[in-house]
Amino acid sequence: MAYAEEDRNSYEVCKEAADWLRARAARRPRIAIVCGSGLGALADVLDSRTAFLYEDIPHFPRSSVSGHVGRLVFGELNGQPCVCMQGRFHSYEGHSLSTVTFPIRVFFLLGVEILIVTNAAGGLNPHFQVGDIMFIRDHISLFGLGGQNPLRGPNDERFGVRFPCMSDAYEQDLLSLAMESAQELGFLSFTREGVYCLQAGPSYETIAECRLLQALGADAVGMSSVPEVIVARHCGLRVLGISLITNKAVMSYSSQEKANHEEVLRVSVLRAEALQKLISHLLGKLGESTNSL
Ligand SMILES: O=P(O)(O)O[C@H]1O[C@H](CO)[C@@H](O)[C@H]1O
Ligand code: HPA
Repeated sequence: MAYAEEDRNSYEVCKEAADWLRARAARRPRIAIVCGSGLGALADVLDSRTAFLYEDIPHFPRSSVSGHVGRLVFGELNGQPCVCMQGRFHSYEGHSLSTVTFPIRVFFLLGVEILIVTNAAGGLNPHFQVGDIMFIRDHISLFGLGGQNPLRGPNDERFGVRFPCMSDAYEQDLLSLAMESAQELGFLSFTREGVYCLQAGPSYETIAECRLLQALGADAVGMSSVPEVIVARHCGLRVLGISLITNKAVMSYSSQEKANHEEVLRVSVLRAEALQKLISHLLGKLGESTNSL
């Protein structure tokens, strides 16, 4: 099927990809997990795995960033049927926002109910440490405020309404369950909650920009996740967002610190196991609470 790039996430194109996957995946996933930079190993611990390279799935984009493998992995985590994106798409790679968010609509058409987005992010909150896990309470989209929203263009009611609400983007019940999981695992000393700010990248922030974002109320900054969350909420998915603080944003001209992707990947990999345990524990809880949530 030929289509203009901005039409990649049309209902028909998404359905072709979803139908292709449904014909090949053993079970319908209830939960989709987007693995952030360096966090893709989560997909390798799923039970009863079936993996598909993005390049083999109809209409799927390719990922080009180091730390993002480029596979969709179906399987079970703690008894819950899941699908993991081992590698996400970013607008700085040159993708349109409809391409960046295409997999989310495919997940919706596959019957996914819950989206867990993970990412690596720079810490703006002075109380945050490298290695902290931050549950996303809310976001600031510098894209959205500047006129770039993944829902821009004609609205297809089969996905959702023209003007979706975002004040409840990150579900309180999921956040509470995630916090409970962190407590039960003894992770509270490095678990936080906060506001994630999206900037376009690929350059990291200047010192003045970090100061500005902090003054705006952001606790962490990154280059992803928000478009995925907006599209997920548009089609009614419940969302949990998790940032791993891989570096502290540089706030002072006397600092010798320099943000770099190697450091981001190094810290992600160090915390990947804790994050896997946390998500697995949470999924167990979601299984127990299927009827109440
Ligand atoms: O958000 P994820 O994909 O985890 O990756 C983060 O890490 C990369 C920069 O080091 C950027 O892509 C930023 O968004
Ligand atoms: N800024 C933006 N994106 C990031 C950072 C950062 O400091 N760290 C990881 N992803």
